[in-house]
Amino acid sequence: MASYSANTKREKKVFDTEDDVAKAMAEYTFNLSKKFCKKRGYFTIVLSGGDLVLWLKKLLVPEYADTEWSKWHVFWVDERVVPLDDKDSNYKQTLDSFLSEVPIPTSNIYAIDQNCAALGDAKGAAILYEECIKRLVNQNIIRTYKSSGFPQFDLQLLGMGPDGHMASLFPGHYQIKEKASLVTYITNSPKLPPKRITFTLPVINCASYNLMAVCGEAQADAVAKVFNDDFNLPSARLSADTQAIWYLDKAAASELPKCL
Ligand SMILES: O=C(O)[C@H](O)[C@@H](O)[C@H](O)[C@H](O)COP(=O)(O)O
Repeated sequence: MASYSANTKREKKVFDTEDDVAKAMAEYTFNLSKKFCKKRGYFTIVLSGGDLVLWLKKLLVPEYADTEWSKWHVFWVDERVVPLDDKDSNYKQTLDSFLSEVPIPTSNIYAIDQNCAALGDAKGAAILYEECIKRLVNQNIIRTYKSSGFPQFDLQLLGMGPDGHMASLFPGHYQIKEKASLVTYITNSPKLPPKRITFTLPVINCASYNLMAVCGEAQADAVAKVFNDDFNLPSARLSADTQAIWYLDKAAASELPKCL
């Protein structure tokens, strides 16, 4: 796990358009799926909400038809604590746009507890999601990060908000400091809806591969702050065990100094 210091080196690729970012993200995902399915028979992938939900459709092309979908295990890095059939649910949005189009076994898709979701019980949803992850670690479906015992996911696909949040870790909110739990929750999220669960920073940064995909001029200021080591922004703290890489379109990268 990277330590934080000024002039953190951040790997990035800048693409002309959002569509190019989405296509490159699909290729990155496909290649890691091949790698991990071959290596251990499973591919544990963690998704975000937001624009990413639509970008996943780039995997639904003949080029990736031989993806070993049955070996995928799908999680969310954060989730809104709303009923699973609510339009704001990351699970529902991803099911409608992507998961319903690929033969991933339903039992390999890990939504938050539906009762807690329906009741808006963010604390309960976080506790049960953490228990679900620990169970899968015990079944050796999810690996662990060296000696820490923290779960190590193969790939996380992340997004960043204009305030520099990632997952549901928001600037100025205490959840970014949580180091013991795997999953925590927020009930006053600055990004609506207000109730969410989220992986904690240690879990996010234990992942083998983290791909942060950011598009649009609205994020350009936050991108520039991240690349200038403004650690008040949770996204500036992103690292990974093997590779953390930023995929930006030109608009999101527009405030970066050319030398970066
Ligand atoms: O549940 C969520 O709201 C998302 O997980 C959130 O963390 C998202 O990744 C960022 O807000 C970026 O969202 P956009 O991609 O829509 O800008």
